[in-house]
Amino acid sequence: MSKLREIGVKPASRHGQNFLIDLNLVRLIVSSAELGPRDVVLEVGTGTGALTEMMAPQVGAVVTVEIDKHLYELASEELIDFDNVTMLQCDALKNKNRFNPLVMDAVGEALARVPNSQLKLVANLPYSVATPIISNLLLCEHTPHMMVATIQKELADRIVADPWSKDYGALSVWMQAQCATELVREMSPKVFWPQPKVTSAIIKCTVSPEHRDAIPDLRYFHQFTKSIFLHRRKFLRANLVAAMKRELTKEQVDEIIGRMGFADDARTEQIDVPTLLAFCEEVRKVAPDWKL
Ligand SMILES: C[S@@+](CC[C@H](N)C(=O)[O-])C[C@H]1O[C@@H](n2cnc3c(N)ncnc32)[C@H](O)[C@@H]1O
Repeated sequence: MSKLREIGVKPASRHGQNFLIDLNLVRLIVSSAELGPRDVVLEVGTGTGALTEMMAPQVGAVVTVEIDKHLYELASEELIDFDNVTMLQCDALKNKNRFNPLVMDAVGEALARVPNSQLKLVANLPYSVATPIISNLLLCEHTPHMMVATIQKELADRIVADPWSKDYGALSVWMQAQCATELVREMSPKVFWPQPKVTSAIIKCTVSPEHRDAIPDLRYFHQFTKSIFLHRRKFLRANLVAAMKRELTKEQVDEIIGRMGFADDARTEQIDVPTLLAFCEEVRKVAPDWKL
């Protein structure tokens, strides 16, 4: 980080520029990702290239994206000797629901180049975009095999949360329906420069192709989870009525709730992931064309 100070780069908090300065934790991110020559790594937030530099010798290819022009230029010098690293200077997201197509194109090219390739997201993510990066990657044309990322602890808690807990919600269900989720390590603000205001964590999500294949319509399930958890304090029935107000009559909602065997006072936060998947399918059978 002394190099940053030397050249007068002042970390921009709007871009979540909190650099991981504890090398043991950078190593822990890398070892948790179980990297090998088949891997194509997508890194969002190159920063100074410290994590990129550690990963590049172990993998088939790295696609690393940095929004900040100065950091991109600095990292370009650091990474010049790695011919398997593709650097992009752009916003990784087109909007909060979509990756930047330039990023997906570069990932597609890298996947095509590396024999028997598989995609992994490995990153110290900018916190303002951590949720859309992690959740949207599961909707992209290139499905990740694994995601290992540093994110805010509060978000990690939501990803691994169990039913009945205060953190259980749409994100928990969306992630756990497709991945084995694990909170690898909690991280104090002290391991970053400059220190963020919140505690962080390394999260590891290993995608299960069997679980994904068991979800017939991923986009439908994604919007279903978001709408059904919109009002946490409301009963499940009221949430479904509100989400489907243009699609289902109250009688149809009651029929589905009855078929699922839910009690009248059931709340969404009590329902486990397999039951929510089955519930979504019951709804989809009756309202296959529902769009938010
Ligand atoms: C938490 S820092 C991580 C930097 C480095 N990988 C490390 O471990 O020290 C996040 C980086 O993401 C960059 N960034 C922020 N928003 C971005 C976006 N939407 N797309 C691409 N990069 C972004 C920031 O400029 C910053 O360099």
